[in-house]
Amino acid sequence: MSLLNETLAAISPADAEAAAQARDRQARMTKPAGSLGVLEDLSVRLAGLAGVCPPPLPEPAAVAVFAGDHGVHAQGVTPWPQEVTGQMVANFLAGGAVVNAFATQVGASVTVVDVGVGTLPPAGDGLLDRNIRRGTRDMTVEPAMTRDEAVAAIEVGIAVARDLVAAGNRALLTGDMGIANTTASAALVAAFTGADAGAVTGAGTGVDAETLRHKTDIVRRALARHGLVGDAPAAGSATGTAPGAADPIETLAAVGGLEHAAIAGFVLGAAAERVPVILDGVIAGSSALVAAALAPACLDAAVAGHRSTEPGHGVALAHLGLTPLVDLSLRLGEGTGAVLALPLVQASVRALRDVATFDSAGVTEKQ
Ligand SMILES: O=C(O)c1ccc[n+]([C@@H]2O[C@H](COP(=O)([O-])O)[C@@H](O)[C@H]2O)c1
Ligand SMILES: Cc1cc2nc[nH]c2cc1C
Repeated sequence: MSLLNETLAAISPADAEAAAQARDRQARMTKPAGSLGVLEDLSVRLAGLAGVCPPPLPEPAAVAVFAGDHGVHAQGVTPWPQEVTGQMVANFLAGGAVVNAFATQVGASVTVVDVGVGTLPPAGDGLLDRNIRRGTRDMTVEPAMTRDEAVAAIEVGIAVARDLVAAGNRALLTGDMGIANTTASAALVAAFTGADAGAVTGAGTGVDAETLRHKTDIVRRALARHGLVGDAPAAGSATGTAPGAADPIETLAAVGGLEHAAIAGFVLGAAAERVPVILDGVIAGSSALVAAALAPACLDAAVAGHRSTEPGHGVALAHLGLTPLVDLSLRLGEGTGAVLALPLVQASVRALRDVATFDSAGVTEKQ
């Protein structure tokens, strides 16, 4: 069996009994019921994922930054030159990027994976060279990847997740680097949710109003080129029918990026290992749509670290039914939003594990 099929077969839903035990313990802990809000629900989900209450503390934690380039860059969708992708890879390896600073703050490791970078300057030690091809093709002209390339990149993500868990990590965090990848993200979100290109295309690294109109048009053209235009959304709904969900890998190959494919695989790999995976911004959100279309139960392992300012990210999270933990108007990528959310995920488990119950502490319950 292929690594992808083996991984899909290993993914099963959360353990309802462990989740019920966590819910019951939350009600008996020395605090008013419900007073930890979203963190209570999170601890219940993590108990269900682990199949035991309390679940293991999500540490040590590892960020994997998947890097790739994009043929659609040729269409003028971003102000940044393509070679910045490879230059930032070198910066991650030298420890000089924001994700490195944030990861040091929370005690997470950073693994950098070249899954599709076009050109790399001489880079420091430690790069995982898993390059499938030197950037995708232009999605407005032809499919960005072949089906085989998309599957190979998914399997890179699965293998990285598996190896990080084998090395002892108990929380995985997604990171990405790829100039022009917010265009591919917007196309994936539209294809998998049925939302209009205008509702999911954003400024990315920062484009002016005219470039944003052009970028939106590029997304619309790519969707039309690949038969991925959904029906108009019903009144009151942001999304309509989602033509991309019928064949998720074909859709990913048509308009996605190599780092999107790898991140989808990383989410699947984490779910198969029953280890939580904290999602970063719109690149991770759009990749999680691919993973969820392949194996809906993988979402039991997924935690939305934050909500980025890209409009497509909110649409993706709503479709996935995930509540972001942090909302700080970030739009950097690299894994930065996921890393900032890590202490919250850890705190939710620590509370469930360590807080006394009314009974054990001799605290009187409410009347
Ligand atoms: O994480 C996000 O939501 C996010 C939002 C805007 C930009 N980015 C990052 O910026 C790069 C892509 O932006 P762009 O404008 O070139 O498409 C890529 O390296 C992403 O990591 C990331
Ligand atoms: C400098 C820079 C850093 C980044 N980190 C993630 N995406 C990025 C895009 C740019 C342009």
